[in-house]
Amino acid sequence: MAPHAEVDSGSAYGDGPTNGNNSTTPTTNDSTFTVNSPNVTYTNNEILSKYTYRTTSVAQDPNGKYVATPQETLYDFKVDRKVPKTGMMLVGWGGNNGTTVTAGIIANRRGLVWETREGPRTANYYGSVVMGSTMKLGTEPKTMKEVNIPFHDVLPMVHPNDLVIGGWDISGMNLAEAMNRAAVLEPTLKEQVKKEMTQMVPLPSIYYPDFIAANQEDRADNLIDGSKACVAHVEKIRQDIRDFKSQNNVDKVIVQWTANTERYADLVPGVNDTADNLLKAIEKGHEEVSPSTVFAVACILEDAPFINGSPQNTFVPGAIELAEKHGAFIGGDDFKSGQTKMKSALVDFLISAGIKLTSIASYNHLGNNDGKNLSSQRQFRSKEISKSSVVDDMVEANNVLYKPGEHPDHTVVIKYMPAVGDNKRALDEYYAEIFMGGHQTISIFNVCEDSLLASPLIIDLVLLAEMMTRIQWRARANSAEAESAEFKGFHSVLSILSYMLKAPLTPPGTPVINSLAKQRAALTNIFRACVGLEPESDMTLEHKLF
Ligand SMILES: NC(=O)c1ccc[n+]([C@@H]2O[C@H](COP(=O)([O-])OP(=O)(O)OC[C@H]3O[C@@H](n4cnc5c(N)ncnc54)[C@H](O)[C@@H]3O)[C@@H](O)[C@H]2O)c1
Ligand SMILES: O=P([O-])([O-])O[C@@H]1[C@@H](O)[C@H](O)[C@@H](O)[C@H](O)[C@@H]1O
Repeated sequence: MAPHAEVDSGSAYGDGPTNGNNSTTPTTNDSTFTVNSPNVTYTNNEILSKYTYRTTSVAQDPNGKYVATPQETLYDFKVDRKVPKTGMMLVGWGGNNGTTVTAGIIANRRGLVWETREGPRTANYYGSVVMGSTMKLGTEPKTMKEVNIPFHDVLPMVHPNDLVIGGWDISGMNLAEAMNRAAVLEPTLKEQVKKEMTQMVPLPSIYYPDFIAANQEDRADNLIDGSKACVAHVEKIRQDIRDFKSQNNVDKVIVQWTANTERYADLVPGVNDTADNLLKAIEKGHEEVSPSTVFAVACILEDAPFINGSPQNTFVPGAIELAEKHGAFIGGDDFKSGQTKMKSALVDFLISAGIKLTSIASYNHLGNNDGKNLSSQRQFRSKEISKSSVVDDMVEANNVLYKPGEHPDHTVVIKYMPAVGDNKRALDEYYAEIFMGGHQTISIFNVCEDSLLASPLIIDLVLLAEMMTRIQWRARANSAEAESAEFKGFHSVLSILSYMLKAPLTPPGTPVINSLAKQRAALTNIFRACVGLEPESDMTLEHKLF
């Protein structure tokens, strides 16, 4: 079994490098706040919250006029306070993202400082919502001062310093050499983590050449036998996960796909349309079952949450149905790291300001191996889809600016430019109609250091997916029998992860929200509800009504 980057399991709830207390039993939530409410109960093991969820139901009267009726739904939430020792297994561990996130966690755990041209730099988790952002807890009544807390503090979450890291790659290069190949991090930092990362070698993986660009073949020297889906591949990956758990004494493993972008799999009735057909198709070695779907099936059967950081349609209908059947968690698709993240904020601003966006042109000049893989048309097509769908909900929500079916022109171009390496250039032009025939043109030149932007998202996705495995809910009426109703987990498709993803996967039949602000609000307010706090409101009536 390949060694991994075991981090000292210190306090799973630290604010920085763990104190290396080598505790094997994870700590419970020693958060900096408690909620003082009759609706919130803290026990040694759980936080129990009685929550009233307030929405508005809208219907149309016979004259076509909307009738809005406020609704209240009562929920009980239960949070397991025990922070487990958690493993993060990456598919594509030897890639730019995989090596960068591994080095970053090691550097944070050890509190490393390294020299750069601009002077010394200290390890940090900038770009992680969980580790680098805050949320409003409330207001001090006397001073009316807003009190904000670290996002990581709102619920008892795993600390990234305590993650045990492993994974698979079709390239057998050890993580130190792969980190050099990636050419992302400063030599002075690489030097300090080289020894540990030399010991880390990705597990062999499955490789079905038709799904990624032919130009990736020269890396494929660390393979499991077989070039198409089969039960043996599913069972080998499941065994790898079990071995990783037992050999590292971790309670839970979260798996993420940060391997190459695959071409879309054809959706074939009788092959990948249902859970049973997908399992049969794997048994028969059907060539439309991709490596990422095989990993998804293995993780679902192994009850390891699986997140797809790439744009391909890993979660064919049969995979979603399988996850639902097993109550396993899945999430995706495609990390939202730079150009699209900016787009999902800027488009939200323009349209909600009543400015009629009429065209978006997005160019990418990308020089890393991801760019090399994306230089192949079928792999680019997967990315073009995920990068183009990000404005749909915001446009459709504004029927004042846009007629039904009307939307801005939107083009996405990605050019492989080896010279720029991982420092992708995103060139965007936003063109809009403004008051009385005027126009606004916004031109952006955005150097996205791709892996340094994606790595914190990988960390957030692991921490949040793991946290979701420890949150349960039940609907509550005022009747006594409701108190004995069974608690259950959230739906298998973790749409709560959408803030980190370009093309959010949602439970079948539910809407896709791409607005960055709405995505963050959903994440924040669901976690607040779990400790009995109302949704973040910026009404600040206390500052207006006196
Ligand atoms: N900002 C970002 O970096 C960003 C943003 C969004 C999405 N993504 C996606 O994340 C993925 C990784 O990006 P990257 O820059 O690290 O790419 P990369 O090419 O450096 O790394 C991908 C790794 O996957 C490995 N691989 C390919 N097929 C595999 C398989 N079947 N099993 C195991 N390993 C396999 C490759 O050998 C390589 O080491 C890409 O799909 C990319 O589109 C990246
Ligand atoms: O997240 P984002 O910056 O919009 O999108 C990025 C693309 O612009 C880029 O071509 C590719 O490097 C990354 O995989 C990522 O998908």
